[in-house]
Amino acid sequence: MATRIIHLPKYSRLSCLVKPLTISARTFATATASTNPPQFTTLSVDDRTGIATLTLNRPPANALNALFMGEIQRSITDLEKENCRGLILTSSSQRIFSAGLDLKECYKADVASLEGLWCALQNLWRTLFSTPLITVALINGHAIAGGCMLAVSSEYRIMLPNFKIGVNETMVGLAVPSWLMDTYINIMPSRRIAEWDLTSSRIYSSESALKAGLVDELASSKEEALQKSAAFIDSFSKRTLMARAITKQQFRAEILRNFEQNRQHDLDIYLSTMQKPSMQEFLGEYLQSLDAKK
Ligand SMILES: CCCCCCCCCCC/C=C/C(=O)SCCNC(=O)CCNC(=O)[C@H](O)C(C)(C)COP(=O)(O)OP(=O)(O)OC[C@H]1O[C@@H](n2cnc3c(N)ncnc32)[C@H](O)[C@@H]1OP(=O)(O)O
Repeated sequence: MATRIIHLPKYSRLSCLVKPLTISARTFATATASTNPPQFTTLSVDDRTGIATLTLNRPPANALNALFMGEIQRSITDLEKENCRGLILTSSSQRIFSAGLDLKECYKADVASLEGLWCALQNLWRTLFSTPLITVALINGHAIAGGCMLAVSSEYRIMLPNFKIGVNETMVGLAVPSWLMDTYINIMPSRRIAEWDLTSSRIYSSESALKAGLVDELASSKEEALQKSAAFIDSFSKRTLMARAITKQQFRAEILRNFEQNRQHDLDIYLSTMQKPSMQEFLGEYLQSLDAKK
């Protein structure tokens, strides 16, 4: 898929004006540092409005592997440099926004691949969560685990009806990483409900997610959701963009600092968990259960 970036001289470059957060000295490995053309995403920018739409397109489930996550991350950093104002993140599938980490790539994988996958997930989260762009997740399908992470890292969530959204990690005997926990708490109206959801692997329907405050609006079609997404981005005037971006950054700074301090520990936990024979056995059964639905 070709990437189309249109230059938008009307808007000031937020990335130049917002002071970058300190990044830890250590460079973390990523299998995503590539300059290959995008394979799993399409990016379009409306030069009239300054709004970019990044469409996830890795059938069948938009499962997140290292290459895919690297593409999403690079698109966001490119948009920051291209004088873009807002970003809508959506899926080309009519059924699945994202099923989270690519579990097929976690199964019987070597350590280097597991490390590449996890670092790509960390890097993507960090970029999306900290971007000065105005971010909207247009959730036009199921959003599970890492898929829900993409949604809650964005600033605003608009979901189509009759889908599922949530973080199901504890269901499989795994702790939710603290950065994902903090991200979830950041958007939920109540910390108590957030704790309840994440400890019980609660998966919401679109309708119950709206009631709980996990999503902000429902839309009956993708077209309506695109209009609502644009309206959210337009609700911030051009004049206030810089102040808005700095304020967003201040709100998120502590979560980002905690993440940087725990980044290696977080990776170590993931690697040791995924290499346990019991985890791999479970993963094999889980993947079979997905296949058995057919
Ligand atoms: C369970 C191990 C956890 C890993 C360790 C993580 C540690 C904590 C980390 C926190 C950060 C994030 C972690 C993650 O994201 S883990 C991923 C968890 N995701 C899931 O459990 C979702 C599983 N999928 C589903 O529930 C359903 O597929 C879904 C509701 C999304 C859609 O249902 P539907 O009926 O519409 O579609 P199918 O089930 O038939 O799926 C279509 C095809 O997609 C493949 N698929 C689905 N999910 C994944 C996946 N996560 N990775 C790879 N492939 C996936 C499925 O097998 C079908 O493929 P085929 O058509 O080829 O058979």
